[in-house]
Amino acid sequence: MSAHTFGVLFLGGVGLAVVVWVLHKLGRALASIAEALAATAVVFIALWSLIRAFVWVVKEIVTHPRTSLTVVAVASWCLWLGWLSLVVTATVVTAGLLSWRRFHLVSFDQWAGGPLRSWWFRWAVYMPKLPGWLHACGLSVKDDTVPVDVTVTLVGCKKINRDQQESRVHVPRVRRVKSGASWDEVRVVLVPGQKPEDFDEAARALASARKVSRCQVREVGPNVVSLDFQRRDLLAAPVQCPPLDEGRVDLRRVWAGRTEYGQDWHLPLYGSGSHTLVAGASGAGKNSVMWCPLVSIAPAIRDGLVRVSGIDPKGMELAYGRDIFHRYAVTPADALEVLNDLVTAMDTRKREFAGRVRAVPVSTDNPLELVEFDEIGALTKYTDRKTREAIIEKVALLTTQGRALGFTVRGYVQEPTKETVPVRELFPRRICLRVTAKSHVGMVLGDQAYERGAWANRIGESEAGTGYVWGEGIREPLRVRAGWVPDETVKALEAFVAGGSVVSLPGFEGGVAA
Ligand SMILES: Nc1ncnc2c1ncn2[C@@H]1O[C@H](COP(=O)(O)OP(=O)(O)OP(=O)(O)O)[C@@H](O)[C@H]1O
Repeated sequence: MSAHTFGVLFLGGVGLAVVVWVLHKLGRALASIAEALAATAVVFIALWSLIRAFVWVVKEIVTHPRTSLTVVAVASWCLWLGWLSLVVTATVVTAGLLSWRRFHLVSFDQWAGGPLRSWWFRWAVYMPKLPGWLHACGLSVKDDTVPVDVTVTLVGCKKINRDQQESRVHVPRVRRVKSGASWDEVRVVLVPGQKPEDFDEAARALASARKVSRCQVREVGPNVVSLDFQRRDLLAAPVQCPPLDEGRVDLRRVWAGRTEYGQDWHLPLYGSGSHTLVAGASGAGKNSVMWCPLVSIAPAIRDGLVRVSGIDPKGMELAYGRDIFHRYAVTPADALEVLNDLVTAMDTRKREFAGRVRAVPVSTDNPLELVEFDEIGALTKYTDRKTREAIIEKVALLTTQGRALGFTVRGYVQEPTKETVPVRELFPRRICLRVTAKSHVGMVLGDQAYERGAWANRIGESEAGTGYVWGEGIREPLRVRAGWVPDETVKALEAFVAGGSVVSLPGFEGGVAA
């Protein structure tokens, strides 16, 4: 080997050693940087996960406080006191609740049963199943717009168009579930693009999905509706009319029966919305709608604060309590005479009070004149033209001018067509009992009433006194059942208002000194 070759090899070797040394140093530096980066990433991811977990826990506590607190309480109990004591305590509490339920169902349901049932239905039924039912009933909104998703990576931003993905479906969110004795009220928050009317149309489909007979929709806020599912029928059994007593009478809120929510149903006999038209086929229970409020205001009739006039073309029903009525008519001519008398009294009152008061206060000098017009169609359709027109005119005068002057007309009809009752629209309050045709529902309660759940033509013959009312603080038709007034109670009422006798009524042991 020449000296030149040796020199080249030596320098090459030295150069290679330097390169290896530099690479070694660089590798170690890079490894340190990578290690530092990995450690930072692990810390970052751990911190991020912790923050997300914390946010999730806070969100769950805020949105489901009862459930979260129960879980925390149970976990804490097991941790500190052991599961055995938890089981023993749970058994004792359950036994206590069952005894409470056994001895006082109403207070139990109000304070414990209702909240527990609501909680259970929320978690077991409505949270898991309602979104699917709503979607199946066409109550979801598809996200068909094309927004852009932006994904941030370490090396920059990457845009992904959503049309590459499956489009999203927005379903109304369950906000609250309140479970009553017979109804579940499920409040849902509408998604943008929906309106409460969409739910009205799907009410029947929702009822089928929930496997119940009825679903009603109420608008409780601009973007919140309550879907009310009827789990059982609280009006299946006859509603007892309360006994006659000396209790305070409020003529604007007279007890008339019960609602399908199990609450009291009141009717106004004086003031706004008091003129009432009750429609129902033969045997639908129109008379209980008439008699029950009269029983409720018995002391006011007896004391002369309410004067009842009866028009009874059949000459049977009202005749049974003849002495209750200040004026009474059977024939068309007599009916016209009674109506003439009432219109004259109204005109006198008008002259006396015009410009002094906006509504005549009820007193013994100016009592509420209540007209009970049974089978109104018999006289407004099936009588001679002259009498018919005169009767229609008088009824129209009383219904249009009587409210502030203390005159109220309540009419009862079997066939609610315009030809039978031409003054139908002048009665602001309508009650539709069992009718024979679906079309009658709309005639009484207005368009869309049937579609919204007023299925009066489906009321069974055994459910006399049951019907629908419209617009009593509820968006949808409300099912009610009038209190049942047996014949003895009518006779007792007659004796009570006629005065001077001690009446004894079913369900009222003490009797009332009349
Ligand atoms: N609220 C009620 N609860 C239970 N049963 C009732 C009620 N109202 C009426 N009934 C029953 O239905 C029957 C018919 O009632 P009602 O005489 O009031 O019918 P209606 O509508 O006046 O019929 P019509 O027009 O033929 O006189 C009653 O004899 C009674 O047995």
